[in-house]
Amino acid sequence: MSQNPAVLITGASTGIGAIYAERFARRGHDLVLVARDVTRMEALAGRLRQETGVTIDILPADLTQASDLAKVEARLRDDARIGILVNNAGTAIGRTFVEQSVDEMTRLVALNATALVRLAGAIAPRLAEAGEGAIVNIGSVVGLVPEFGMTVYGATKAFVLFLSQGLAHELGPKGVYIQAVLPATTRTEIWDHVGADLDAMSNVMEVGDLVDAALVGFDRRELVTIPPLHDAGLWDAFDGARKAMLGKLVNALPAERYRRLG
Ligand SMILES: NC(=O)C1=CN([C@@H]2O[C@H](COP(=O)(O)OP(=O)(O)OC[C@H]3O[C@@H](n4cnc5c(N)ncnc54)[C@H](OP(=O)(O)O)[C@@H]3O)[C@@H](O)[C@H]2O)C=CC1
Ligand SMILES: N[C@@H](C=O)C(=O)O
Repeated sequence: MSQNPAVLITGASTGIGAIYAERFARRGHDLVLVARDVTRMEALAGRLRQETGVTIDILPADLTQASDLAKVEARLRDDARIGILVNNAGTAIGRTFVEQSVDEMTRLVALNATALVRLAGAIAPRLAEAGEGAIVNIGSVVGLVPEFGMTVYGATKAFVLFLSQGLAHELGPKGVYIQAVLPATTRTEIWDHVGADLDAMSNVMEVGDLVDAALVGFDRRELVTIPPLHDAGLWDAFDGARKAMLGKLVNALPAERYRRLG
């Protein structure tokens, strides 16, 4: 793999993915852009080719559709120039759990979780074999906070965090870098899909700031990058509490508190 491997970015037509494309192009990486809106990707690619001189391919795909997903998996499996996957495509739905339809939830899980794990699964064996490369998974702080009330969306993002931690455990020793990026509210079109008014919200991060911070974490080879969390010690304490349970979770006998009296 070259010093500057090509980067495949999903959800690259707008928002966080489009800024990742811009930043990696400026670092000299060739790109493969994946999303549904070809017109937008052509416009972005045209501008970035002109400004940076990198090679950019466009791979149109609806990642909730089996045949499109298979096309992207094949590209990740077969194109040895691709050394970095940015698993960014995702969406959100508004309203409460009982107001959401089963079809909406199914599509959300298909995009945010199923497509993400399948794409990671397509590239991971090749990266592990090469002993290098990176997979960046875009999660969300919502995956840490059931109290936000975005239950299915948050569950997909908790999945992304766990998957990233598990992949780091398995693939890190083989030389593959895994990063989970957990943004909070960031100024992109996702909020239109949720039906929320960003202008009525506070503490909204600009998308360029989010991606630049995520790339600082990437360059440091950080496993979990939470750009909006100012006190890094809070994450360390949270993860430390989890690690304190290791070695205490598996026992033959139920805990004392679950034993019936008499
Ligand atoms: N913005 C925020 O506040 C936060 C965002 N995130 C996460 O960041 C990631 C990017 O979101 P963001 O940039 O904000 O959202 P946007 O809605 O701005 O962009 C989403 C991207 O995903 C693509 N996409 C959507 N559906 C599909 C599909 N079925 N198949 C292929 N591509 C698809 C869209 O392209 P197209 O329509 O052309 O297919 C677009 O490029 C998501 O995973 C999101 O959950 C996490 C926390 C906060
Ligand atoms: N994308 C946002 C929710 O819609 C978030 O993760 O904060």
